[in-house]
Amino acid sequence: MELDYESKRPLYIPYAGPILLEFPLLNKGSAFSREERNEFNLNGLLPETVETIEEQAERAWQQYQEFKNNIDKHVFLRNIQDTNETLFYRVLADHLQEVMPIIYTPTVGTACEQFSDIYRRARGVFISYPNREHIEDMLQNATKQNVKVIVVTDGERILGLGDLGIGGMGIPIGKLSLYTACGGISPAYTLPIVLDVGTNNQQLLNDPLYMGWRHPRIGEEEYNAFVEEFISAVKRRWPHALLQFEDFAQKNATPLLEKYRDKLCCFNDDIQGTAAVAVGTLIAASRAAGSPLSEQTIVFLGAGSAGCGIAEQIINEMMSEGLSDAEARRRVMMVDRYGLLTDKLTNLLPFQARLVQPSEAIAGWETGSDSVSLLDVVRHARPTVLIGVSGQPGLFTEEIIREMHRHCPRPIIMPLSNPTSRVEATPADLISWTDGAALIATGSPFAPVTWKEKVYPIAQCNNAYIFPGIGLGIIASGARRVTDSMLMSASRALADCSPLATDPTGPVLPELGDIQQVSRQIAIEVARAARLAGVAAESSEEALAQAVEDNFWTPAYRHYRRTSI
Ligand SMILES: O=C([O-])CC(=O)C(=O)O
Ligand SMILES: [Mg+2]
Repeated sequence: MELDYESKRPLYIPYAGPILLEFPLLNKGSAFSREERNEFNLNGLLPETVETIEEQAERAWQQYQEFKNNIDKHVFLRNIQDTNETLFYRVLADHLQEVMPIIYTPTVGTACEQFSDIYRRARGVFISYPNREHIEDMLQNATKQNVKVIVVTDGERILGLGDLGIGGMGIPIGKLSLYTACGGISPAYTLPIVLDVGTNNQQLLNDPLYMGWRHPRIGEEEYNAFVEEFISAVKRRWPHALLQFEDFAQKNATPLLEKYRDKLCCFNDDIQGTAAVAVGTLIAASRAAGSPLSEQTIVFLGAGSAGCGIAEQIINEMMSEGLSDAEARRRVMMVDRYGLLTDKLTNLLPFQARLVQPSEAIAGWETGSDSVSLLDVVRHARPTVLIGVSGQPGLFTEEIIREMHRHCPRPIIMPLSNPTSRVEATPADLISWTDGAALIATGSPFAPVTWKEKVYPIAQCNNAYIFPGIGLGIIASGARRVTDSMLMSASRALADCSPLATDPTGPVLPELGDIQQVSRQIAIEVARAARLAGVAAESSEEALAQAVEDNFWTPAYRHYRRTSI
């Protein structure tokens, strides 16, 4: 039965008695009023006092503070989510800045690693390869009926942690929690999904508690057919839902995106979401450093699908500022573990081959060996921006950073690898090696750095700034596809929200506490871009802004009335 979760009117509910306390979307716990307790046969099932959501949130917060370990805090909050979703989002709303690293990066990484150990209750849909005949049924069985946003992973590249099998489910759950907490998407509309196609993680295969399919990952052909089955089933069940691909391995991420982006409303968060937030951050940081993005020289460490996705989006943005395609590509250099990508290299993936430097661009560079190292590139190309998407900790060494700073008074340095354990350099080191001059944005959260009695806030350049607003914009506009122009408008909207725009000493990105407002602004721009791209219906500016507001869910209890099924 489909319930009208969305409107502010009373909600008519066909269940009564203890079962009503078992639906996380409906449960109010001690906040059921006396009338509701009478009407729904709840008398005696709850302590006498009728509480407000504020009182419940206060108790939850006190309990939360008793936990010393972040993973225990995570388990505690997830437990509230699985018993009373409204209360969960109320606690998040009250303490977003503090709990974001607990429900999301970095603690969510630990939760994925320990998924089968800390497992309590089912959430979302597990679609396993041995059950492939029943995908349709599995989607029918989902606890949510009117799904508008799906986040799906196959668990093969979870953050920088690699193959975690079904442990990857923690990521769609965490991402969707942010869709609601930051982007106001009602939790009744969101569905996390994991595709269980086995795992090549031997530790998991050997672990007697591992809850996924204990089998090596299936081959390419079976995999592609399975994903196709899944996508077709989603399209039949929820033809207009937004589907976010998350944490797929490099070999699948780009091909799946290319294959499906024109067939349904979908995007890849690691490629496109990360690119959109990085470009937004760079536009804002470039403004602060005194020259436009098209005048920066940008070096990437890491040439996977995320790095190349960001690079392409930067090139698009540079071209919109007036550069030719070739000029823009000369300004963006990719370095991977084998060195700078040049046209001499063979065996590159197609999305890497588009980003090689022509040999003549590096003719005359003195390098220690055949391959051109990051240090060589920094020495000769004199970048103004250094971006880390390598998944390897510590690769931005003191020598490299000092060399960069010798040629660039205000270097923009973005070690984006997640979680915290994979960061290319810590903000504290970067500040000290550049004498406080670096403009820094990291992928995982870092506390402000105090150096020589000055406090430096550290921006978190994480796709969490982008995807909730994109989702809200898509729902509000009814967009049928996710176009590049929608992503670019999200980047620009984010840059316009940068505190640096008005305060040269401010952080590059807005405070997390302001993220709901940022998401609204991104949503409006995304909706407008969708309309311009012809993938959403015409509507007035006022109607769009109103639709964004109308779709913004806030965690408050609604009044319940009883109805029969
Ligand atoms: O989840 C995050 O923090 C950002 C992200 O998509 C990733 O690192 O894969
Ligand atoms: Mg990701």
